[in-house]
Amino acid sequence: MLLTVHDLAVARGGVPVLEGVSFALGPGEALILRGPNGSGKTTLLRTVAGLQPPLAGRIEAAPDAIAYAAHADGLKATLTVAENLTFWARIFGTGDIAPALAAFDLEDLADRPAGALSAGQKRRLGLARLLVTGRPVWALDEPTVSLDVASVGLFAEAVRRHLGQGGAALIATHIDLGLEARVFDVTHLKARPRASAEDEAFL
Ligand SMILES: Nc1ncnc2c1ncn2[C@@H]1O[C@H](COP(=O)(O)OP(=O)(O)OP(=O)(O)O)[C@@H](O)[C@H]1O
Repeated sequence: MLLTVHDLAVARGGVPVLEGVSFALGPGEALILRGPNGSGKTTLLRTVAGLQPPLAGRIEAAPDAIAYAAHADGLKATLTVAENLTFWARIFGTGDIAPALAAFDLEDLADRPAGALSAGQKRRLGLARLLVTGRPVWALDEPTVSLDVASVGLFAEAVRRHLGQGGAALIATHIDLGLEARVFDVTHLKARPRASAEDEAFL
């Protein structure tokens, strides 16, 4: 398995959001996270990506296995598209940025500063970054926001190729990406309100 999550409980702002979350992702597998707004998908992804500690449970993955792409694109506005990708390729110790430019149709924009891209173009660059991480598990939060239909197609194709190369993907999305993927609905895993220490004193 590339990623195994055992009986995870996660919180946001100190408030428990989800509990009893368990799933496993092997090479070539994708899992689509579903649930209404505020149900905890972002919180779960952030926890799995190691950006915040779990309240309980275990996350098993090889060190540096997970590449996380969040709502914020996290691009360097003054660097060009190519320079942004080169920067990240160096950070992650990978080489060629050409496949990432091609996968997201960014070749014609390679010399444009990231700050001068449209929202959808920025998002394409943010997603292209995944390809230069060289990491096997992609954890993606609403990756298709701002993308037009053609770009959603490019993204789905990039995920398919990643899975075909033995990678895995955990994707929170409200749209159908046309991927062969299992769906994991977090709705029924909503954390029960906890008794506070004060309440417990009366129990
Ligand atoms: N920075 C924050 N501080 C405190 N609580 C937060 C914060 N961000 C989100 N929350 C709360 O945490 C809960 C889970 O939010 P989360 O963003 O994980 O949901 P989501 O399923 O990703 O929602 P969406 O589909 O709208 O993106 C919600 O009740 C939300 O209001």
